[in-house]
Amino acid sequence: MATASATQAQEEKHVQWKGQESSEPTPSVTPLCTTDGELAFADLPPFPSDIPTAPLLRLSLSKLLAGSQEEEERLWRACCDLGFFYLDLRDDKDGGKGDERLLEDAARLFEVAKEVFDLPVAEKVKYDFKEKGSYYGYKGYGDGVIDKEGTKDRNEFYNTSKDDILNQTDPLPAPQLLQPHRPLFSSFIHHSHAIVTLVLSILNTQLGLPARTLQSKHRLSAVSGDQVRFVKAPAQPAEDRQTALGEHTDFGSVTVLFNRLGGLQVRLPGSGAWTFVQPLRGHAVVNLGDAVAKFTAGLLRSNIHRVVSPPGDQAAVARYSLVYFARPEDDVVLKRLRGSRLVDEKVAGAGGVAEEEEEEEVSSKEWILRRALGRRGVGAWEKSNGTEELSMRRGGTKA
Ligand SMILES: O=C(O)CCC(=O)C(=O)O
Ligand SMILES: [Fe+2]
Repeated sequence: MATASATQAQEEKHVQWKGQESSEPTPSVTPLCTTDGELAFADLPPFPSDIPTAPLLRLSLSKLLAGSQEEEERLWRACCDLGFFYLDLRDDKDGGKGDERLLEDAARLFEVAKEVFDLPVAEKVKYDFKEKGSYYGYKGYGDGVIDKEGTKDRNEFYNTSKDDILNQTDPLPAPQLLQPHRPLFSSFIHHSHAIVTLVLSILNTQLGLPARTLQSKHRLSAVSGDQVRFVKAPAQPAEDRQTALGEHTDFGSVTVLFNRLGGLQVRLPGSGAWTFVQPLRGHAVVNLGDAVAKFTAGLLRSNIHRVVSPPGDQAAVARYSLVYFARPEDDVVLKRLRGSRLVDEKVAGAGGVAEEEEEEEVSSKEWILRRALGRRGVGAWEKSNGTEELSMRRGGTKA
């Protein structure tokens, strides 16, 4: 079995492809092969070692915090090519600091999520605010749709607003058991948001935007659609396994995702093939959403992904995940940003001014509501689409 460094070398080999702009075929992918290594989750059935996995770059938070230029360039490459990467949050063996506190908070929140989902359905549905036009709170099993035919999803969500936890808006009703955990949510939000700000600051520099352009649209203290999501996808019967969460791009800017079981799949640029993302202990999966794709005319990638039944023996257990979604502040208009030569070149290459003039003026708040509620059967499916078209133009195959 591969050691961590051998794994890294192998993973580097996976990403020798030049990305979706070229006509090169997608490389063959091989598993990370960490099933019995330090990156596996020993208390869960193993991720199969014989299925292809998506070639996410594995970045180190401690190196990014130390200002490693090489690591920043890898982050840039990951954000342009796939829009997904692993972020190793552990402290380095040679003394560099990651964010172990975030890992501890995430572990505790996984336990809280289980308690929430264990509540009786009659209690949970009290916190479904769909009819009030809010996507916070509870979404029941099968209460979302995964395609335009209206196929029901196979998971439950519980969404907690960042502004509620930070006392920046009126609190929403919530299950009593969550009350004592508000400090834990607050800590998780602060630490996740710090990752988001770091990613945005590196992208801001790489894009050559005026100082703090991206960061100033994602202030923790400003009201936004930022939220913590608990997800539960119960095990499905072997004879009837369907997609649990339909294909989508994330609505916002940067997503910090904690997974323990497989099931997440990304569509690989180039072939468009659905490929599993193997969860790695000590790591978050970070991905970009529609807002940054729009800000950069698709230079940064908001990649299509979905959740299916976990692979192999993992399919027998319930799958929980924990997500922090960072989105632009409510009144930010989601259109391409000025001041980056790279973005200007991208627009020029894609047909120039004409295309840009067709860009719709939509605020972050409106965009997220439209997308989130459209997938709940409120509002039109077509209107709930994100930047999938842009993502497909940049590499995937048309569905
Ligand atoms: O559960 C996961 O792994 C991913 C969830 C996801 O993509 C989402 O909630 O947007
Ligand atoms: Fe997602």
